Amino acid sequence: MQQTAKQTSDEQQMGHLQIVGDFVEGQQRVLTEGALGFLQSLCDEFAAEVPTMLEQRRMRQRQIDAGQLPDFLADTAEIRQGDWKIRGIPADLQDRRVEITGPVDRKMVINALNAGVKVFMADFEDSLAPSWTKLVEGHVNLQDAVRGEIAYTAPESGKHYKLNDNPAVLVARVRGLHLPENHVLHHGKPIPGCLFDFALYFYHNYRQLLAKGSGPYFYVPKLESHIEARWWAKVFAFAEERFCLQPGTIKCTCLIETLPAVFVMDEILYELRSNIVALNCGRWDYIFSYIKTLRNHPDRVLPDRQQVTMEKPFLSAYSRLLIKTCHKRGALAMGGMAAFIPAKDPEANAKVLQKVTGDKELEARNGHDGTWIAHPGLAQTALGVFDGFIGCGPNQLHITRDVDAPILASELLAPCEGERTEEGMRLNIRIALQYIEAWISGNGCVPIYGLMEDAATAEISRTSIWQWIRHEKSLTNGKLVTKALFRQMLTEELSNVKDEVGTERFSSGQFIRAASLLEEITTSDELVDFLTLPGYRLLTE
Ligand SMILES: CC(=O)SCCNC(=O)CCNC(=O)[C@H](O)C(C)(C)COP(=O)(O)OP(=O)(O)OC[C@H]1O[C@@H](n2cnc3c(N)ncnc32)[C@H](O)[C@@H]1OP(=O)(O)O
Ligand SMILES: O=CC(=O)O
Ligand SMILES: [Mg+2]
Repeated sequence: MQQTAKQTSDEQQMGHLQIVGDFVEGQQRVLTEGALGFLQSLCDEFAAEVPTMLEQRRMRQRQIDAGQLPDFLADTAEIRQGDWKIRGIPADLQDRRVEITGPVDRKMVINALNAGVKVFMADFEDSLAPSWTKLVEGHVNLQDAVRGEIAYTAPESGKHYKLNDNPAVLVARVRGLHLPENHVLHHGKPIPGCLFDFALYFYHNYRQLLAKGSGPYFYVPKLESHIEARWWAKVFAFAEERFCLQPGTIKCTCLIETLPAVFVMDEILYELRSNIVALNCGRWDYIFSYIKTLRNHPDRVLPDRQQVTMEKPFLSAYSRLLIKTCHKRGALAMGGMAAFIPAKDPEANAKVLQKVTGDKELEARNGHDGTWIAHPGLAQTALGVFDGFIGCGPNQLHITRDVDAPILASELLAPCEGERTEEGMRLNIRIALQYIEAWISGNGCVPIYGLMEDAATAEISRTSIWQWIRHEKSLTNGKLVTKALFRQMLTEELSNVKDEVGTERFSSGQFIRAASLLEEITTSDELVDFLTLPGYRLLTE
């Protein structure tokens, strides 16, 4: 269904912007004339640069495919050597020792804000399958949350949810540059999804946020270069100027979760120095990006996913360099997500908490200023660890890691030791299959075998197999990984998944479609950039 007559006339006033999504309850509160006018000016100014930046990514990738390895850039050495700092960190972002993350569903938003942690990262990205309905509802939910007016009654239990005193500080994560928003057209073409997310959250909430001593805060994901950071700096400056705000009112945290970005962390901080407050180790996308970027390098093939832990040299170098770089510039260095989620069985849960403790201790000891949790049941564990390191001071900015020898490109790119097993390959297939099924059905974050799975973790599972096929790797039992072996295992694992989820869930779900997408992207000769791109076609058709 297209928009109503009233909305169509609004569209015409918006000039080149057209909404083609179905009507969503509550949309009149977020798709307002003012918000769409702002979105249109952002698109007028900035949308045309996005395809150019994406093409620059492809050009860099062609060089790496041809044998060149990523490295620190010669022409930005002055920025790395210069003595400069970011503009500053607002009071309510000084202490970010534990941040909970989660998609923007109404109940989750309330539970996350009430989780007793410092920050809630409201996610339009890795954990959200961006259907039009979820996006629009997500913006309505955040609007209510910012105003302290969010409430929810669960239809199945009648349980009522409302905000406690002292909710977490809200930070919205927008989509990556690669994802279009097909339901809003600019000159007839889908707009960049990130501009939609940014415009709506900013426009509807900046006044209320500033009035209560907070601000419009964003997480920016999946950057691959400082040129992309420069683009965001221009977007932020444009928004600040348009609404007569002091430069630097908008604050962002950039995820360093691609291999190219780790080589330009100083440059990203520099480009965004008015607006940036932190970098974050988005480890799952980073591992995915290591596979993707080094796809053509047979000496950099990763082992089973479970073996690629933060202790591995290439990931340890990444965490330590991020901390050193941030703290030198006065920015916070956020840690990442342990994918373990609480188990119902107390004995199993004790093991989960032990693993999470180990993971958080490593981050805190390295000098991170805070970390992420995927579930409220992990809040006390993560807080306990970071309280032990940070105490009553707000962060660990004083840890400069000056004792470290310079961290070299070779350490960031170090091959990762470990085994490739048949069990690991089959597990990758079952995870990718179930995750894709959830995603194309509109659910971007699901528990699978005791772990949180989202777009980033699932990417690792499916690209690992692609990489093993591409480089003709053998499993520990001697089997050569080929397209034929993968297809055979996919058929078998599809049947195993059917047994696990039950016939009813299997036949009402989209497992066959998911299997066919997984087959297509795993056996294609060219590595598909993001599973969410073909996934988005299925989600929105
Ligand atoms: C790589 C990255 O990008 S990481 C960042 C993106 N990923 C995320 O944000 C993960 C978010 N986490 C989640 O979505 C969920 O925790 C899942 C899917 C992993 C597990 O979900 P479930 O199995 O439903 O969790 P479970 O049944 O244990 O939930 C118990 C309660 O905790 C709540 N809860 C669970 N996770 C969260 C969360 N992240 N935020 C807020 N509340 C949460 C549930 O809503 C539920 O509330 P209720 O008791 O009032 O009904
Ligand atoms: O976004 C976080 C990640 O680990 O990926
Ligand atoms: Mg990510």
